[in-house]
Amino acid sequence: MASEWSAVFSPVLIPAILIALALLLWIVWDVLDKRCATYAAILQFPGPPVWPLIGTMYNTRGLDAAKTFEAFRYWTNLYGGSYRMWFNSRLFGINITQCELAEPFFSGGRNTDKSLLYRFLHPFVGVGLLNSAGSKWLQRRRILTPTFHFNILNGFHRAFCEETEKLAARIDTRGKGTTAVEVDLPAAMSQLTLNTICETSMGVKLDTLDGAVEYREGIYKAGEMLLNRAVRPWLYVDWTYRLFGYMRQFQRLLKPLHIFTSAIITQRRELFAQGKLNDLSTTEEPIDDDQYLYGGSSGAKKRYAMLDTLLAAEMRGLIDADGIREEVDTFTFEGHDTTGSALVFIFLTLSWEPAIQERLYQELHELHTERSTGDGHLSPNDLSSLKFFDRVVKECFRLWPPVAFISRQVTDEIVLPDGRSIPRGAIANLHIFDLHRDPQQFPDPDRFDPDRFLPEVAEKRNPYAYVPFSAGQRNCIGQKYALLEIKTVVAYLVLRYRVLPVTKRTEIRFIADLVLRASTPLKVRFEKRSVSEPHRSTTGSCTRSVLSY
Ligand code: HEM
Repeated sequence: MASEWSAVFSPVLIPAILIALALLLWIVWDVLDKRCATYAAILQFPGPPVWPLIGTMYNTRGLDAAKTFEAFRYWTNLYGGSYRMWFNSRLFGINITQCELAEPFFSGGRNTDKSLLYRFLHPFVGVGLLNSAGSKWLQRRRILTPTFHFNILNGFHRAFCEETEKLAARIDTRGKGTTAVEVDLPAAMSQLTLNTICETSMGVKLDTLDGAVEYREGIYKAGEMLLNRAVRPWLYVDWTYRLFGYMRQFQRLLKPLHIFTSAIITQRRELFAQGKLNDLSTTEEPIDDDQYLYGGSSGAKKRYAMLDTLLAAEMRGLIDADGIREEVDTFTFEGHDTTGSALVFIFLTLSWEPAIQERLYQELHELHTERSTGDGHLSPNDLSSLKFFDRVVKECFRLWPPVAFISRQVTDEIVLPDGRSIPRGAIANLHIFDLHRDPQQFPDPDRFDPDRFLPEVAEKRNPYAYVPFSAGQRNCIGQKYALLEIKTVVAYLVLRYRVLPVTKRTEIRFIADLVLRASTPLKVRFEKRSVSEPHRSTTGSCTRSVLSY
């Protein structure tokens, strides 16, 4: 008898029964779950078949970052645009790749909250301007908006010039002034933009701080870990993420990044406490160039920085030390990686499009020649007056949007003109990379054609067909900063060098990440233009020493 019982309750049978029961419960739950209205609504959109228990999540299983990027593009083509995803009634979404569906997220004040995917960023950048919602977001946006006033941005122009000069000096040293120099663009551009964001927004020079290299490398690894989590829904809840050991790994990775940003705050806070800095963002009067400079403790000049505004707000009780940390982490990341990615793809594009590059060179050169009778430099106003330059930059942003993907939580049901609805609770993933390639809005979308941005052509398009900086309330606060920096760097280097191709467009394998990156090398060669070619310094006072050739 005893042996019969032990056969029944064998160590194999009991777990098998438990597993079968769990499976049964899961199936019942799945069937009941799919009776909700949201499921019916989501089925109105095309998409991969929804399997029992796992929904559509089998699609991204085991994919690395490059394959994930390719898979999303493949589904966009397969389903002719936007498509659904389903895990259960708490986790479902629409991947949006057409402006008609994207419009409700960009216009008006509804559905502006970021989706749960941004929660994964909390250990990294906290709940600052990028991640927060409601009154907290509004208050931070009010504090920070004045720091992007054009008066203040123009003062940053010098820092952009100086960093570009340093890059050019490194290229010249390597090429000994004669040979074309191969440059690894992501490394060169992210070094430049991290230096500028630290100097302009944080008021510290990176060469006075340790940890810049570790910071940049840490950001890449953090991006990988975030993607891994985003494509594995069972890791969405913190306890499973912790259980599999990822949380600790992530926090270990972030530690040096936070040490780096803390060092920035400490350095600036000391100067602020000594009364050596002012908050210029509250100044109503036009600010002249010298006002950006303050006498530091060593007698060295120090520039106005966005961090000063935060420190001043802290004194008025509008933000605390943790809040300052959140914004410094947000801006250090968001303000350098995005512009770095933009510069990488602009230079690559110029290398693939020699005729466009030549026309751009001529436009820059003509204005430069005109200006050389005065103080000889292209001011921020000059840079923004160049029409072809502007169209080239816009077309690069269209094809290679530095932020290729953003995501929103649907807090109010959206009824579309065709009668379908995006239900409340859905995650709306806005794939800017694909939005910008919608053939209805951009015929022959893969062709590089700056004339798509001629005013008479652009005005015929849906205003939300082109959104590299997002749009509406939650648009990019750093847009003007980014454009000034990008144009300063590109103008300087195009006047100085011919950009020659190394990486072919067809070789690039993009990866799904926080900003547009590739798993393949991204390189060009910079060949110094000959002295007989018409060219002088592009940026005047701040570049004369290096470019007087
Ligand atoms: C070419 C460069 C840049 C591009 C393409 C870009 C793009 C974007 C996009 C698409 C968003 C919306 C994000 C979302 O909804 O999740 C955004 C938001 C934001 N960007 Fe940028 N950005 C760039 C440069 C910068 C710079 C230079 C800064 C700071 C100096 C910056 C700071 C921010 C911040 C703080 C937000 C959140 C704004 C809010 O929600 O109120 N960005 N950016």
